[in-house]
Amino acid sequence: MSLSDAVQRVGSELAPASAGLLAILGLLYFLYERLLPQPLPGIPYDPKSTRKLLGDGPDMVREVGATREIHVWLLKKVNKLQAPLCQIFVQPFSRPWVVLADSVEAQNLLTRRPEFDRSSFDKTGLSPLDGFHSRMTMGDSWKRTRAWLQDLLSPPFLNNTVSPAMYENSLQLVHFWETKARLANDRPFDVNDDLDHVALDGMLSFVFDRQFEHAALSPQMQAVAQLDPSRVEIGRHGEAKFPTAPFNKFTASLYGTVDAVNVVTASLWPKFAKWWVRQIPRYSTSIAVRRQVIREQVQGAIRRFEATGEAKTAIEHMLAREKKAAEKQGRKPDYENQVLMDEIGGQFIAGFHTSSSTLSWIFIHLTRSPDVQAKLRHALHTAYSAAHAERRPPSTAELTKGRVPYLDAVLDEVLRLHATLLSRQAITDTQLFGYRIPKGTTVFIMANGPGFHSPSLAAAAALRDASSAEPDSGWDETRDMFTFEPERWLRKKEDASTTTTTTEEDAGVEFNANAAPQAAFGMGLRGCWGRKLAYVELRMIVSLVVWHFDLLAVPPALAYPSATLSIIHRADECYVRLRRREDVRDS
Ligand code: HEM
Repeated sequence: MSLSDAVQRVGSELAPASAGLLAILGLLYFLYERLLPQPLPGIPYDPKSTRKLLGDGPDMVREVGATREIHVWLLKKVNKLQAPLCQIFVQPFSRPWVVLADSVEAQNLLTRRPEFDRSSFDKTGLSPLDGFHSRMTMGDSWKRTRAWLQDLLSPPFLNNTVSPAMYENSLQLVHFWETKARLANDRPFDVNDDLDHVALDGMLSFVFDRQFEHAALSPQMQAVAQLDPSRVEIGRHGEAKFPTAPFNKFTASLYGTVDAVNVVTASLWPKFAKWWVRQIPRYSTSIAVRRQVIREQVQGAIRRFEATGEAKTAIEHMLAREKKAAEKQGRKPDYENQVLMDEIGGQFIAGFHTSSSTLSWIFIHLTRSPDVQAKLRHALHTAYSAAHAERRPPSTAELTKGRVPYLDAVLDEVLRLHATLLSRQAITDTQLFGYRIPKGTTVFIMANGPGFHSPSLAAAAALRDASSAEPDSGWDETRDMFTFEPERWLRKKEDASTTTTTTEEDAGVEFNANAAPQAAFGMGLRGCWGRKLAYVELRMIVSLVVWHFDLLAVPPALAYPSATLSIIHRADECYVRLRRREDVRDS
């Protein structure tokens, strides 16, 4: 056989094989291209992210693993692109997430765009809360649940039930901290856990029957009450460390549920994590115990409510609303339905950790800013002058009635600085900033990004939806937006006297809730349902703590704790160094 014949023969034998190989390679390439992140047309993105099969996921995991603050990573992306709307590719083989980094458009989206509702990201993250209404898209079930809650934000319930319960609870915290301050002997100590416990007890005190024995703070008080000062451990920065008591079963179940929510929320594969946490005994037991204790409480409330027809606790008010709804619809009331019970569990989780984390930041800022603390105390003494003159703490009635502009300014400034990310999902094809947003797209809203904590991006003004109302607040973006400055929330009253005085409230200022963009509670119909309740609690605890104690400086290593930002912004520690004030008698 000649050489050319041999080549021809080998060629004809190899041709089908190489064609097959090429076809396989072609298919693999096609698959690879299909699996690469697919950007939404027109919305800015980092092209490098779309050339990696796992998109931005590994980068994000690496960086957020180190900082634990996802917004820091998001901000880098936004700033690199200088785009008030951009897209990132975090969840492998899924649609991109859209990131909105503009306070004006954020407000517009949250308050005036019914095409956006609760996101699957939130719904899956909150899956350990089962039938909690925050997991629902707006519709009949959402409305039915909201109807059960109707009385709980009414002034009579807030003033006559929530406030006295919160007051008692706050004084209990003051007593606990008196003991700790005495034992710590001028050393700082961490109060993060105390704030969790007190916030949880605050909710327990008006949701459950007053006889409920699973309070969170009292076992901790007992653990410290009999402590010999010589047995207080001292940490490496001179901080006092106190022993803690084991949690009772309901407290443990709620804390376990919060952990389960955090696990699902932080996962790159949330649907898998949602299933997985139910397989882990620690989480599944927490969820089961929470449900069982709530069922028992609801059954007790039904017995009381049916016997007296009276609604006192939050659960009884929910039952009363269910009764009314049933009468209207000509059916029997369905008191023991699981959605009602899940709602109660959801309210606990939505309410206590958010409030306690906010309280931690408030005390951290007041410790770092003695001037603000002094001004706040002076404002409180002025507002409750009779109590101050009589060297007693202000009463529930005094605290409930009076508003102290500087206190509100401190609260909103802390809330502004520690707002978290919000998310919404397009429930129909729509647009944002003129870009097409297909149905199902998740939009993350940076309530801690440009326009909130730093000046708006230059490109935003041109893009803002024509329907976005420019904030008419005099919000000055040339002012440092990242500093703690409660004064930015105050404005002179129209009829204020022009005399020179020492504090804002003396000068006739008022709190201006629209002074600055602040979305710590979200906004619009899906904004925080419990906002009013939260303010009652924050005002009560902060007023009574600042009234009773000077929060003295702590070493720099303790004054600036690390934090996590996921569903909320949470400081790892909150160190206070407390000195009991002498201008208030023992209560
Ligand atoms: C300082 C304390 C609190 C903060 C910072 C806070 C923050 C938030 C945020 C950011 C949202 C999501 C809003 C959105 O997506 O637009 C939310 C929703 C919610 N919060 Fe709060 N919250 C606090 C206290 C409370 C309390 C005390 C309760 C109840 C007792 C509560 C009940 C709820 C409920 C039910 C929702 C879901 C509303 C819905 O999906 O329709 N929150 N909260």
